[in-house]
Amino acid sequence: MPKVLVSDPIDQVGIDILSQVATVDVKTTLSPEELIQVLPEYDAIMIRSGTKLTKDAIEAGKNLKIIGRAGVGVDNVDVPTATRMGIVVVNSPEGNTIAAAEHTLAMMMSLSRFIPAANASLKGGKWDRKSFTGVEVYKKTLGILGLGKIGSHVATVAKSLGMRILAYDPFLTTERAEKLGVHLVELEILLREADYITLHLPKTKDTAHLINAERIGIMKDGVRIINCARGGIIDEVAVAEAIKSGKIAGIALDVFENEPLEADSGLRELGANVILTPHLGASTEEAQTNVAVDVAEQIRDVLLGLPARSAVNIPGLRPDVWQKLKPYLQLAEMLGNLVGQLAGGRVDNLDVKLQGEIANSESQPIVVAALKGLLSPALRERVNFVNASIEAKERGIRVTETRDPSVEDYSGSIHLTAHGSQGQQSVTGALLGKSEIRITSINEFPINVAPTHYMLLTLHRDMPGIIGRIGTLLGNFNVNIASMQVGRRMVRGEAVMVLSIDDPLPSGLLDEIVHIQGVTDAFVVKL
Ligand SMILES: NC(=O)c1ccc[n+]([C@@H]2O[C@H](COP(=O)([O-])OP(=O)(O)OC[C@H]3O[C@@H](n4cnc5c(N)ncnc54)[C@H](O)[C@@H]3O)[C@@H](O)[C@H]2O)c1
Ligand SMILES: O=C(O)[C@H](O)COP(=O)(O)O
Repeated sequence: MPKVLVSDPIDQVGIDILSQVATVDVKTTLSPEELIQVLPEYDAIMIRSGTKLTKDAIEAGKNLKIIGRAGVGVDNVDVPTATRMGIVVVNSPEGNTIAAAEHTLAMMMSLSRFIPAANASLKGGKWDRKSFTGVEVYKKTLGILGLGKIGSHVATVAKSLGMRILAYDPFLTTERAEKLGVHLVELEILLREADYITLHLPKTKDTAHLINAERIGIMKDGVRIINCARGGIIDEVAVAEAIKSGKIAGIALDVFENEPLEADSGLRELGANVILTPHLGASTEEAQTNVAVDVAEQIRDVLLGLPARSAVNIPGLRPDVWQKLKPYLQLAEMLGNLVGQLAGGRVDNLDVKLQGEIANSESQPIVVAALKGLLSPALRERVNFVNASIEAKERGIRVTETRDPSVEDYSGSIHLTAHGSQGQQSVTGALLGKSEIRITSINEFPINVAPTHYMLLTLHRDMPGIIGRIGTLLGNFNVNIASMQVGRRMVRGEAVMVLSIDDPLPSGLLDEIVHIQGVTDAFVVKL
């Protein structure tokens, strides 16, 4: 049974799903050093935001096949390292959207009416009504930075509270914003006009300290800010200063630059207009069930050899695409493997041509499959759908893609040409029926061969006796021929012969075949 480590608190329903296919260890108090120590034992790890999967940790996880993030943000995972190592990273893009949006709205209301401070005051024995006069959100302007899933839900609810909504999101179309009844504006306009500003974007190098002293300077006096997205998008020192000066009337933070927030953080000292929650945005029963099921199912599927539905590092390989393209992916992988073995040495360029019905399909997964096949003789099981493109790029292999829907020999076919240190080789393959794979040309010589484990290919002169001599030689070495096909463009011209053989070729025999008169080249291929 594979082994899965669950290193953050995850809903039991997720553990139950994982237990269907794996031995599950729940260890939620591991130090970073302990994590590195135990990771080599595991095939998968399931985390929330508490576990930091650094480069060192992921590199220690030599057997990891999948990292499951039961939530949205994968900024606690070194995704490039996982990708390089061929580890799938999955998340739950929508499981906690509503929870995070509702926490944001609760923060906005709490900021407006001082609910946490009023509650603490009352429980502390006082009856103080004077200190907690709030403001209304009705008819105020809410500025949303990042109008994605959470930002959009916040916008919808805030509109029903009678708020005017501005949004800044450079990756969003005006049509989408209009549909939500939101004005899409430039950042500066939003900062200038908003009474409330809420953040719903990922933390990237472009968004780090997006809210800094300079931008706070542009904001309205008395602005209120909410961050339920990621720590570090706000410069905590700058906002603390602005709270003290009265420029900002209130701030509500669920996420922090360093988590857990340091015990001596200056933020903890600030007054009633500063609300802090310990990264609770996704902490609802519903959201935790959603993300646990979503991610545990994906871990289970990947451990069973099936695709993940929301992998963040396998673009284009959604399950629906995978199902549709599966036979073509197998074909592309086999052809990549074949052309790589024929090319022999280094490959600099791989031309991928999609023909017939496949010409109108999503090409990226097919290219990735071809690269996986091309690299598999060298990298074996180290190369997979996750890292094939990166491995190819690192080796300087350039890919060119072309499409030709007019080729109709078969319903759909894939033509690969490898250009490399030892010249150029090309192969074509197609599907017979819905899923039977055929090699339909080698170096433009037409054939129709079902690929087998061991194959011997010769390029030779089409002349009497040559096939017999090769057959006799194989017989002398006790190599059994399962099938044989010759492809030629003209009688007695150049030809290709493909022999499926039951046994590996004994060493030295290939040399003897190449020396048969009329044979120009010969290759042994293992698929
Ligand atoms: N506090 C929590 O517990 C909690 C829970 C869930 C999600 N989150 C965080 O909330 C954030 C939003 O999540 P989501 O599910 O809505 O993501 P999403 O991908 O649906 O939306 C993010 C939006 O940000 C926009 N964006 C990206 N870069 C931007 C930039 N430089 N300027 C402006 N907009 C930019 C994108 O175009 C996108 O529309 C993420 O950081 C996520 O990790 C936090
Ligand atoms: O990105 C997310 O999904 C949230 O930050 C939730 O984090 P959590 O799973 O640690 O609650």
